[in-house]
Amino acid sequence: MTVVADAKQVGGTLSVERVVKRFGEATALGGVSLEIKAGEFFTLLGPSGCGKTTLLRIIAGLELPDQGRIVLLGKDLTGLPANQRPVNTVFQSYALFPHLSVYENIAFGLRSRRMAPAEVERRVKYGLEILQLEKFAARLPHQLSGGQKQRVALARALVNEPQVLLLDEPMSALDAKLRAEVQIQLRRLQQQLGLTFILVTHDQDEAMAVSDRIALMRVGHLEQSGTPDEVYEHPRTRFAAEFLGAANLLRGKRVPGGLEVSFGRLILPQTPAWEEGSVAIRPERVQLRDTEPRQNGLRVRVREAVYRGAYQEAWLEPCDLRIRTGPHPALRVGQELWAELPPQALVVLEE
Ligand SMILES: Nc1ncnc2c1ncn2[C@@H]1O[C@H](COP(=O)(O)OP(=O)(O)OP(=O)(O)O)[C@@H](O)[C@H]1O
Repeated sequence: MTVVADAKQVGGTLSVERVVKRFGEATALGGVSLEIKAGEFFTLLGPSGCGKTTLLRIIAGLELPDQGRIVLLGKDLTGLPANQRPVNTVFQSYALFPHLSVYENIAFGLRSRRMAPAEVERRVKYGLEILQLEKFAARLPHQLSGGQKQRVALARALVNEPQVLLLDEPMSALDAKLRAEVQIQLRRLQQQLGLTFILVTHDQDEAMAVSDRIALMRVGHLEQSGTPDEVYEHPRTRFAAEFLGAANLLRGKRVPGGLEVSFGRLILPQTPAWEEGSVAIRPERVQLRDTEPRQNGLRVRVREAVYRGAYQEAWLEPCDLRIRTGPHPALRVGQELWAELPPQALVVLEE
């Protein structure tokens, strides 16, 4: 299956053109096309095994596609070895040399390219500065925290002055709090440098936090692409709705002006193309009311309520409707009230 992400955007920095990759019987990529613009923070997001790492490795030149091309600024890179591409990769493991100092780790690749010593020094100093590593220059990798090691790996890639930086799950070894900090730093760094970053992750929160655009992948093809709010607010399929956050799915039959569901009739923002299908609504878009709303109201009873500090999460009967609301007033199990499903918050999914 071939899906072209943002087909209007011809002439972008990096084009992935109908890339197919098989490993024996298994098809890792079934004809993926996408356009990544210059200076964009682009994320390949998807569950384990969907092919995102394989696509990143093909862009890096670490793997050859069976079919298709990788084109950067009009130049076909497909046959070029990895070390001749203006592309650098930061791996999940960081792959630092344990016996070399931070300074020497960053300098290593430049020296092996026989760069003039003065230029090596200039670039390493730049790398240390941009990632705020100056005071760690003499340390060995085991004397660094996970976040600091990750910054060394980034500096080492950036001193090669790549046009495109590839990031393969670079934050997966960090704990949740540090990961959130590093995401912000990474985003800031990308904006400061104006480079194209391509990130691989299975973490949708991470993808949302850092990306200009996200390509959601599913078993070797592109499911949907767009800005974080486009894909979150307007998922096209059930898979996209569920992968990009919590979603309530309601199934029903199309009727004039809306959808017939188990608890009544819902007004929809658009007429579905199908006779029978599903709509999605995010938990935070369901509104709780004391009185019956004018439209799309449902009498509900709180089955379970969880206080999470900044918000409350609750599951309502009937249809196990999941909601997210402010922390006050506290919801009580058994409490009866009204839920409103505003038409503009309902997303008609493709079948
Ligand atoms: N060298 C290989 N030999 C055989 N099969 C492979 C190889 N590399 C990847 N695959 C298969 O290709 C498919 C895609 O793998 P890939 O690593 O690209 O997925 P992924 O989305 O990056 O997953 P993860 O998040 O787990 O790394 C998987 O089914 C995987 O088992």
